[in-house]
Amino acid sequence: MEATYWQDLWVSGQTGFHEGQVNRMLNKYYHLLDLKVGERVLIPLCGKSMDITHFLSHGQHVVGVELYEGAVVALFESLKVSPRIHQQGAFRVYQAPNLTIFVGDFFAVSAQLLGRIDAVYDRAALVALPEPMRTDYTKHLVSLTKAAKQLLICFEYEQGLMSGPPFAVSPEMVERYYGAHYHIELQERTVLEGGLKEVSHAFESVWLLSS
Ligand SMILES: C[S@@+](CC[C@H](N)C(=O)[O-])C[C@H]1O[C@@H](n2cnc3c(N)ncnc32)[C@H](O)[C@@H]1O
Repeated sequence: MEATYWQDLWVSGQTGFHEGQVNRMLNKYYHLLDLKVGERVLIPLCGKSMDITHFLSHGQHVVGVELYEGAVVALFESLKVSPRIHQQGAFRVYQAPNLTIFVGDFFAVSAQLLGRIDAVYDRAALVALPEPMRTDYTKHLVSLTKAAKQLLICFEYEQGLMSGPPFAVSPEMVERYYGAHYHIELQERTVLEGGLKEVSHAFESVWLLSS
């Protein structure tokens, strides 16, 4: 997906992916990440997700990366926090206590820029990308975070029935992307009531990736 694809969605308000509340799978499985106060959680492709508030309320430092600056502005507005903004290389950086959001391309982020990462939360990031971007994304994510433990939420459906995003990510794909770096455990695979967009039969799967 090109940057303009996402910009157009944001500008035209086609942001059905934005939940507006903390994701129920995050609420249910957050404890598996076993995070301590002050630990740093990377949320790649974070949009203006309210999931950020869940980590903040537990005392973690959230590091997000998002392409579309308007989403980041809206995020800080909804948090009722005024960010400090500065430029760091190709990125505009929005900062507040326990929150750092890099505005720019995830693929251009370096480990040095992000700093230490203790855990990754991926909701609607991997599934937002087509192949071969998914392979590049997972390689980059593993390298940036030294394979920090990860809570990963995916959709599964018959890919021929709909062009993504969101794209279908099967257990075989999760194994292919992450099997060499993580111990992979499926936590839950649930039928999505009402389906997913045009697809009537879809699943949501939750994975814990750990070392
Ligand atoms: C499907 S949305 C999910 C947003 C968020 N994770 C959530 O759960 O609401 C994908 C987001 O990734 C952003 N995005 C897409 N490609 C990106 C990239 N290469 N670098 C950073 N952000 C990107 C889009 O602008 C969009 O906000």
